[in-house]
Amino acid sequence: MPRNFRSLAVALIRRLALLAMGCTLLFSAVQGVWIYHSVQQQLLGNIQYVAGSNVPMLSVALWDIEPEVVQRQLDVIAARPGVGFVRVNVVTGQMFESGDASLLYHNRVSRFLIPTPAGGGKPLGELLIVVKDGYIYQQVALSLAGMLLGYLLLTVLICALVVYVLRRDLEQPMRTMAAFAGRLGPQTLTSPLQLQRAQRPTQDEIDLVAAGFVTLQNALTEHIDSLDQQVEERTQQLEGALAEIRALLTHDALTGCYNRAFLSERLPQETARAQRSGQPLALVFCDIDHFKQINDEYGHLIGDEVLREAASRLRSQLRGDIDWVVRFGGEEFVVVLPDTGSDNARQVAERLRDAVATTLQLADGRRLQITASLGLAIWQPGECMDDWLKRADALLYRAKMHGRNRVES
Ligand SMILES: Nc1nc2c(ncn2[C@@H]2O[C@H](COP(=O)(O)OP(=O)(O)OP(=O)(O)O)[C@@H](O)[C@H]2O)c(=O)[nH]1
Repeated sequence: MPRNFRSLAVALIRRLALLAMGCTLLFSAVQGVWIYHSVQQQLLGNIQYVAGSNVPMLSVALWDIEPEVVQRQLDVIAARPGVGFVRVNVVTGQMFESGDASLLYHNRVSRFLIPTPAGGGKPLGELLIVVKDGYIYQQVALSLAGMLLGYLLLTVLICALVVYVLRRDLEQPMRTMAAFAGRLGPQTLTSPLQLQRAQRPTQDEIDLVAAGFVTLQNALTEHIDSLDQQVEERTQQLEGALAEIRALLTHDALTGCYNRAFLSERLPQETARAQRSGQPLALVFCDIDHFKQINDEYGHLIGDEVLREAASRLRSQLRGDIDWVVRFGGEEFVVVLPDTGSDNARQVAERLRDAVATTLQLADGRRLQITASLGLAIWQPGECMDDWLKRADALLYRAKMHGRNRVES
C-alpha cells in the first residue's frame, strides 16, 4: 500500500461528516429560534390560563381581606414551571410577593387586573406574573439536545451505510482488480479476473472497468501470441541463414562440394581414424582435361556448367554418407574414400573417370566432350596430409602426361 494512500470511503465519510456537521449547525440555529418562540408562546399561554383561573380567587380573597389566602395562592402560582416571580399590588397600597423579586427587572412581566368579586367598580389590584427567561432557554436547550442527538444518530447511520456500500461495491472490487493487475505476468496472463460480486440484473461502473480489464488482457495475450509467432518465424529465418553461412564455410558455392577449408579440417581426422582402425584410406585427385580450352571456346558460363556437371557425376558414384568430394580449386576435385583398399579404390576411380567422360549437349546445339584425369594414392600410415596430396597430384600429373582420361595409381 503506498504511503500517501487514502481510501475513497474514508475521504467520502470525512466530507459527509463535515457536511452533516455544517447542516446540523445551520438547522439547529434555525430550529433554536423557532423553538424559543414556540416555548415562549406556550409559556405565555400557560400564564394567561393561570391568571384566568387564579384572578377570581384572588379577588375573593382580597375582598374578604384574607392575606394568608392571597399569599398562599401567590406561592402556588410562583411554583408553576416557567414562573419566576409573582406580585399582587392592592389599591390600598398593600403588596404580596412570591418568588425571586430580582427577576422583575430583566424578564417579561404579564399584568392582570383583579376586579371586585361582583365585577363592578374599581379593580381591587393588579397581579404581576414574571416569566423566568432561564426556563425558556432550558427548554430550548433540551429540545435542541434531543434534536442534535437525532441528527447525530442519523448521520452515523447514513455514514455506516455509505461505508458498507462503498466497501462492498467499490473498494473491494477495486482492490481485487489492483491486486490482479499487480500479479499479471506471462504465466498469469490467461487467468481470469474473479470479482466475486453478487449476481445483479444491471451493470455498474465496476463491471465496465472489469470488462475493460478482460479486453485488455485478451489484447495483451493476442499481442504476445503474435510476438511469439514473429519470434519463432525470425528464429527459423535466422537458423536457415546460419545453416547457409555454415554451409558456405565448408562448401563450394558453385558445385556444392566441400571446400578446401573443410578438407584441411576433415582429412587429418580421417587419417587419425584410419591409423586407429587400421583400415585403408584412399584419395583420388581428379582434374578436368583441357578445361582452359573449354572456357576459351565455350565461355566461362559453360565452363561453370561443366564443373557442376562433373561434380554431380563424381558424387553419383560414391557412398553418400562415407565418401566425400572436395573442390580443391579451379577444375580440380579431391575424392576421399574411407575404408577403401587399393583394388577397390582403383575400381571406384575408374568408375569416376567413366562417369565424368561424357559428351554434353549444349542448348545451342553444339556438343562438348569432357574427360578427366585421375591420380589415386592410398594413405600410408604416418604420412602427413600435404605429402599424401602431393603424391596424388604427382600421379594425376602422370595421368595427364600419359594421354589424359585415365587413372594413375
Ligand atoms: N569456368 C570456370 N573456369 C575456371 C574456374 N576455376 C578455374 N577455371 C579455369 O580453369 C582453367 C584451368 O586451366 P589449366 O590449369 O591450364 O588446365 P587445363 O586447361 O584443364 O589443362 P590440363 O589440366 O593440362 O588438361 C583456367 O583457365 C581457369 O581460369 C571456375 O570456377 N569456372
